[in-house]
Amino acid sequence: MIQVENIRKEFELTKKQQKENNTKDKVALAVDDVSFECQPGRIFSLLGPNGAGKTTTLRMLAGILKPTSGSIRINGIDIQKNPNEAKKDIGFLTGSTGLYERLTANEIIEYFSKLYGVSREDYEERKENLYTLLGMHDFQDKRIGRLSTGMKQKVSIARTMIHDPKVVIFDEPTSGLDVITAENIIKLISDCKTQGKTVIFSSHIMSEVDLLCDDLAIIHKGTIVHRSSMHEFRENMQTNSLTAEFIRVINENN
Ligand SMILES: Nc1ncnc2c1ncn2[C@@H]1O[C@H](COP(=O)(O)OP(=O)(O)OP(=O)(O)O)[C@@H](O)[C@H]1O
Repeated sequence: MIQVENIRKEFELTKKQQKENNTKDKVALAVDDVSFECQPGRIFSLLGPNGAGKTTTLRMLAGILKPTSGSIRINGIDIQKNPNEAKKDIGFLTGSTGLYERLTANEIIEYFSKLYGVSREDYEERKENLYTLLGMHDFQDKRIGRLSTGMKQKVSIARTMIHDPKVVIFDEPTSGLDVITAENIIKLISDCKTQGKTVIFSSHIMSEVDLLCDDLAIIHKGTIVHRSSMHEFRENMQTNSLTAEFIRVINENN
C-alpha cells in the first residue's frame, strides 16, 4: 500500500534556470499538495501531460527525492523516517535508471539480487522467469554499453523486479519499447496485480491506462485535477473516448 498525504515539492532554481524559464522566482513548484492512496492488488495510474509533475511525484514515492512537505508511507512505513526499511519493499523503474555500461545484464541482475539479500534459489527462478518474459536470454552476456535502448530498458525492468518488491513504481514503463516488448511489460504489470502487489505507473498513453488500471489520478501543473476508479471515470465521461475525456479534464483545469 502507498499512502500519500499533502506532498509538495519545490525546486530551487539556479540563475541559469531562472533565465531559461524566463522568471525571477527563486523556486519552481513542481508538485503542489498531492494526496492519494494505492491499494495492494490494484493498479493505479498517474496520468498527466508533459511537465505535469509525474516523475517528480514517483521519485518522491521511491525515496529518491525528498518532499518539501507532506508524508509518504509504504506499507505503513514512513519513507522519510525509515528510508532503508521502506525501500526494501519498493521496485522503482525510471527512464533514467543508471546501468553500469561495462557490466553485462547477468552481472547487473546478480549484483542487485545480492544487494537485496535474495537467496540463490529465488534469484535463479526469478531471473529465469524475467528473462523468458522479456526475451533477454540472447543478450544476457553482452555488456550494457553495446545494447540498444529497448534492451537496456529490459535489463532495468529485470533489475527492478529481481527482489520481488511488494510495491512497484513504474515511470512510463513502455516508453521507447517495440510493441512486442511493450505487450510483455503490460503482461508483467498485470501479473504484479495478480500477485497482490501494489502498482503505480505513470503514462500519457490512454490505451495502456485503459488496459491496465483500476484507479487513476490526473495531474496537471503539479496538482491533482481528477481522482477516481477507472470504472467511475468511464461511467462519467462527457466525451466519446478516453483520450478526449483526458484532454477535456486538462482543458477544464487550464
Ligand atoms: N531538478 C529540477 N529543477 C527544477 N525544476 C524541475 C526539476 N525537475 C523537474 N522540474 C520541473 O518540475 C515540473 C514537473 O516535472 P516532471 O518531470 O515531474 O514532469 P512529468 O509529468 O514527469 O513530465 P514528462 O511527461 O514530460 O516526463 C516541470 O515544470 C519541470 O520543469
